[in-house]
Amino acid sequence: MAPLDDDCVRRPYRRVAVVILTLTLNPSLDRTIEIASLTRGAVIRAATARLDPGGKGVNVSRALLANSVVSRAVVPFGGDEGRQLVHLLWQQGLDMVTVPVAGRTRSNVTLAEPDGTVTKINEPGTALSPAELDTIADTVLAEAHEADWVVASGSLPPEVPADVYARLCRRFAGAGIHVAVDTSGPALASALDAGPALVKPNLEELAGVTGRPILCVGDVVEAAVQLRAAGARTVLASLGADGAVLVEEQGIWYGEATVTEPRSSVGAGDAMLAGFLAGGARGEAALVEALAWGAAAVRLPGSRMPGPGDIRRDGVRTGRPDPARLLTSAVWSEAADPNPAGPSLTGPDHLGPAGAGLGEPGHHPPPASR
Ligand SMILES: Nc1ncnc2c1ncn2[C@@H]1O[C@H](COP(=O)(O)OP(=O)(O)OP(=O)(O)O)[C@@H](O)[C@H]1O
Ligand SMILES: O=P(O)(O)OC[C@@]1(O)O[C@H](CO)[C@@H](O)[C@@H]1O
Repeated sequence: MAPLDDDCVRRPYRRVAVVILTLTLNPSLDRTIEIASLTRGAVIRAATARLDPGGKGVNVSRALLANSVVSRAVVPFGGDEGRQLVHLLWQQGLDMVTVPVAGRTRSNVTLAEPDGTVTKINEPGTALSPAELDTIADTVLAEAHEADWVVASGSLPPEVPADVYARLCRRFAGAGIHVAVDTSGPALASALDAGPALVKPNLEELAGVTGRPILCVGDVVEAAVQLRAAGARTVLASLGADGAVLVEEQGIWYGEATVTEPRSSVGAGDAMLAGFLAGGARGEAALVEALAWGAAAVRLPGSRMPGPGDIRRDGVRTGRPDPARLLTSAVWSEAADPNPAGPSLTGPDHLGPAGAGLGEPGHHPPPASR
C-alpha cells in the first residue's frame, strides 16, 4: 500500500520552469455530498458522494500536478484519516513529504446543491505540538532551498501560533524564495507584516483583515491597496462568481470567467492560485491563467482539480477595473482582529530545531517515478 512504510528517498527536482513547494498545516479528507436541496433538520438522501484529498496547499499541488507543473507538498498527517489522505495523494501521483503527527487529520464535509450552492463544514483540526510544528518547519526549510515559491495555505490547527506564516516569510526573505500566503484572520494579518510576495484573500478574508465592507470592485481595489501598504507585494483577490482583482506594482487588473453550470466551488481559489503561479505570477497574462483554472475547478465536482482538458482560456475577460461595479456576493462588514500576531511558541524569527521522537518526515516520489 501507500508509501508510509517506504524508505525516505530524497530526489532532486526536475528543473523545468518554476518549482513550487506547498505547505498545508491543516490538511483534510474532503467528503462532497451532492443533494437536491438543503433542509435543516431533515433526513436528506444524497445523490452522489465523493472523497478527495484536501487542504488548500494540497489542492494547489494537485492542480499543478494536473498541469505538469513541478511541485512538492509538505503534508502533516495523523490517525486513520491521515493515512487515507496520504494514500489518496500517493494514488494521484503527488510528490510530497509527509510528516507524521500525533493528532488525527480532520475530515471536512461539503453539501453541494444543483444550483452551485455549497455548504461547507470544516473541522478545526487537531493541535500540533511545538515539537511537531518545528519538525514541519524544518522540513519546509530543507525542501525550500530548491524552490522558487513556497505556498503557505489554509487555516492553522488549534494551538499553532498565528505568526507561523509570518516567520516563514521572514526566513525566506533575501534567499530569492517567494512566499505566497492564502489564509485568513490573525494568520493573514500577521503574515502581511512580514512582506509576503503574494497574498490571495477571498472576499470574506479581504473584509476581515481590512475591517471594511466590500460591496463593489472599487472597495476590493482599495482593500487590496491597503494590504500592499501593509506589506504584501502582490494581492490577488478572488471574488467568487464575480471574478478577481490583481493589484501589483505594475498595475491593477480586473477579470472574470463565466461558468454557466457551476458544480462545486470548493478548491476554486486553490486552482486559481496554482494557475496564477504557473502563469508567471505577474500581470494580466497570469491573471488570465488564474481565472481560467479557477473557473475550470468550479465546473468540476468536489474539489477535483482541473487539467489541461478542463481549462478554457477563451472564456476569460480581463481589463481595467470598473470601481462602481457592484459585487453579487458583497460582504458588508467584518471587524479585523486588533491583535493579530498571537503568542509565539518557538521564538520570533526562529523556526526551531527538529522535534524529537515524532517520526521522520517521509518523502514519497509519485508512483510513476518509482
Ligand atoms: N460561480 C463561479 N463562477 C465563475 N467563476 C468562479 C465561481 N466561483 C469561483 N470562481 C472562480 O474561482 C476563483 C476563486 O473562487 P473563490 O473566491 O470562491 O475562492 P476561495 O474562497 O478561495 O475558494 P476555496 O477556499 O474553496 O478554494 C474566483 O476568483 C473565480 O475566478
Ligand atoms: O479550513 P481551511 O484550511 O480554511 O480550508 C480547508 C478547505 O476548505 O480548503 C480547501 C478548499 O480550498 C478544501 O480542500 C478544504 O476542506
